[in-house]
Formats: sequence, structure tokens, C-alpha cells
Amino acid sequence: MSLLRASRGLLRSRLTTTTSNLMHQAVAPRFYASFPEQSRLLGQYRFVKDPKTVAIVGCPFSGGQPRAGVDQGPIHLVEAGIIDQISTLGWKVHFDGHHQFEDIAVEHDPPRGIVKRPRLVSKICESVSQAVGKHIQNGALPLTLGGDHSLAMGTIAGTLSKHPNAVVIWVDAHADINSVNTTPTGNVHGMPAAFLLGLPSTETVPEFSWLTDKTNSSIPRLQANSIVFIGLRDVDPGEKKILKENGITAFSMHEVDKYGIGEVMNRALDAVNPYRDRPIHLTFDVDALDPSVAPSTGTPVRGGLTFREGHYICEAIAETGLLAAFDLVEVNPSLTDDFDVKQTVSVGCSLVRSALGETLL
Ligand SMILES: NC(=[NH2+])NCCC[C@H](N)C(=O)O
Ligand SMILES: [Mn+2]
Ligand SMILES: [Mn+2]
Repeated sequence: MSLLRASRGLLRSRLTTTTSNLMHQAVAPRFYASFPEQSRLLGQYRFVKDPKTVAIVGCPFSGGQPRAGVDQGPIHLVEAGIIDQISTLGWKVHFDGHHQFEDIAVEHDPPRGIVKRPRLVSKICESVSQAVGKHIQNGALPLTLGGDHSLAMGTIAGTLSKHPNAVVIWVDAHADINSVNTTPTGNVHGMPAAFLLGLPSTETVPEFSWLTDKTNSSIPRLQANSIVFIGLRDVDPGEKKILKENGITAFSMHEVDKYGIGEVMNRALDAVNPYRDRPIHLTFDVDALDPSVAPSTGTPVRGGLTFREGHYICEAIAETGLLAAFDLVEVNPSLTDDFDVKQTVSVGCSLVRSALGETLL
């Protein structure tokens, strides 16, 4: 598989070299670096107040899926030096320890129909939503470190509570949009987008009424035309139907291969943010990356984004100046050997740096 990936990358870089050589032959300067398209350290973040501050919400949480260890993700990312790295980019960093929440024992949290750990997942998401909302209120950019992707219910709800017109860019191998009627597993990390959109059947889980019941909620519902997916390649049949029926824009790996990541990002932004004026919530599941790039994750799927494609997504969003909140989720340090964990944690840190304005030149 890695051989295949390598040759795909090689082929693509050959193609680009050839075309750009041809295109630039007559006029192009020899040293592109003297004419950078990206200057070092992008500084503009319209939805962040000065002094620009990142507020880290570390979420050692694994209740949305069955594999232990994903709760250690945020601890590893912080220990790898993510805070210093962000400071080096010129941000103030606010971090007063990982998010605290009380556990609810399994025996006190029986499934609601097929949906597993509804009380626990709901409770942490509601508290994360308040934390994220508070940081945005204070003018900071919340960076949530997961933990499993059920957390996105909390983070995105928190963003929408302060930026009702925010759009969501969801980078993932999976669509995480199973409803109560379609989930094959009952794991809530495969369902957060369905709850955020308030799809029919999500209201049958009363534990999540703080999010789904619009008669008593200060959280605007996410609209289907305000979310876009990138990197998909493992979408359940019920999810494909939901995406189609709701007219949700999604760029699978097929479109990434066909158009290239640059064009996919243009199209993704055009779809949800044509005037480039709406705040962006970026929720990045590390399993969007190919397992050869980010092996330490609970539900790896081959054929994923390359290292550069993943970073390009973050850089392109940084360039818009519209980033308002960022989640990095599903880093699970207990599933692989140390080498793979180091690789995954380090790529996680560098995705964050790219989204926060680090440039190559
Ligand atoms: N956040 C994730 N890694 N989600 C994986 C979801 C897998 C599958 N679609 C499910 O519903 O269970
Ligand atoms: Mn995923
Ligand atoms: Mn996910």
C-alpha cells in the first residue's frame, strides 16, 4: 500500500513539475523562493481579538467509541510541545489544564436504543460547548484537542452559539453523519454531524435535547449548506443517502485525486463561503490522513490524504483569515508502537501550526 501511495505522489509531483516548467519557461524566475506566494507567518485572523490568543481545550475523552487510548491524545500533543510551537508563531496561548468532566459509569449509562453512552457523551459535549463558547466570547481561537470525534458536537455547538453564521469544514475519512436510524455501530463518534444538523431520529435521544431541541436552545442549528466534507472514503450506505438527500457538499478522495487538493479547497470554500466572510470552524479527524502518515488512530482507512494534502487544507484555511475554531481529534497513542505514535503526534502538531499561520516560506 505504501508503495502505491508513494508512486501516486511521485507521479503527481512529476506531472506538476512538467506543467509548471512548461508554463513558466519563458518568463518564470529561476528561484521561486524570491517571489513567495505565501509569506512567513500569516497574521490576519478576523475573528480573533488582539493580542491574538489560542485557548486550548484538551479533551481526554473516549466515550464516543469503543477503543481505549484516544483519551490520551491531548496529553501526548501537549507533551510533544504544541504550546511552545504555537507561541513561536506569535500567538498567546491560554491553557489551564485538560478539560475536567465527571465520568458516568457504564452501568448508569445504558444505551438509548442503539446509541451507546448517551449520557456521558452528551454531558461532556455540553460542557465543551460552553468552554468553546466562552473562549470565542473572550476573543480567543479555541483549539480543541481530542479525544474522539463525538466532541465535535460540543465544539461546533460552542462556535455556533457565538457565530451563528459559522461554516464547518469537516476533514475526515468518514462522514460521521449517521443518524439513530442508520448507525451500524451505535458509536456516537460516527454521528456528531447528524446531531448538529438535527436530522430526524436524533430527537429520539433525549440526552441530547440541549442540542437538538430548538424550542429551548441558544445554539443555532447547523444548516446543510454550511458544512463541507473533505477526504471521505469510508461512508456507510445510510450516510451516502443522508449526504445526497440533504444536498451536502462532499469531496471524497476521488475528487482529491481528480482535481488536486488546491482545486478541492477552492471549491469547498466556494460551496460554503462564496464571499469569504463567514467564520470557519475546522474539525480535523487525523484519520483523514493516510495511515502511512498518521497510523495511530482508531478507525484507519487506506487511501487517505498525503502529508502535504493535509497541510495544504490547513494552510488554505489560514490564508482566508476566517478561522474561528479548530479541532484536532482521534489521535490514539495506545494502538501502535512508539515510532508510529511519535509520527502521528508530530503530524498533528504540524497541522495545527499550519492552521495557525505557519508557512513554508
Ligand atoms: N470519528 C470516526 N473515526 N468515526 C468513525 C465512524 C465509523 C462508522 N461510520 C460508524 O458510524 O461507526
Ligand atoms: Mn474518521
Ligand atoms: Mn471523524
